[in-house]
Amino acid sequence: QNKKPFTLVLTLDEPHRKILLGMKKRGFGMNKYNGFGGKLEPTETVEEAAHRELWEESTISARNMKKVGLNLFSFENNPVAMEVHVYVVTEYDGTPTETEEMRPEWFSYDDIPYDDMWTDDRQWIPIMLKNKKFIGEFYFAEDQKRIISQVLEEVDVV
Ligand SMILES: CN1CCN(c2cc(NC3CC3)nc(N)n2)CC1
Repeated sequence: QNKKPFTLVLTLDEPHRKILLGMKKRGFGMNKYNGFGGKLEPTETVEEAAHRELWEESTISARNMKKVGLNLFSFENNPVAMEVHVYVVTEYDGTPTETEEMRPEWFSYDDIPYDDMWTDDRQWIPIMLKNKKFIGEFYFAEDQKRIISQVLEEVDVV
């Protein structure tokens, strides 16, 4: 119950089967590829925060935003869990551009760089790419690499 909400946006080019990831240049998750996202401002809905973070980190403006999953991350020896709300975008304005935070790069669905991403991603991204919704709980070791235990289920409603 001691949870902090975050957003995570994956942008898909479905006709070409490509996913837009960003190389994180600083802060939490630095030197990993990930979707775009961040914390919520007090006045924002989760979806508004997701839209803003995508724009701030990649300079693209989402025209659609579909809620596809929820991941709850907890860590050994850390009382605060992360509640990450996952969205998919398929329509947007602008061009993905490098920012101080992120270097955007398109990857084929078949060449996702999981070894340079958070360990959980290889579990739930394939579910997302099957156009299914999911709820995941991942209990990480202190090294933030090893997953001690997890529950991951496909759901009809997130
Ligand atoms: C603002 N960010 C958005 C992304 N996020 C995470 C976390 C994560 N695993 C958790 C062990 C850290 N895995 C992905 N793919 N994203 C953390 C908070």
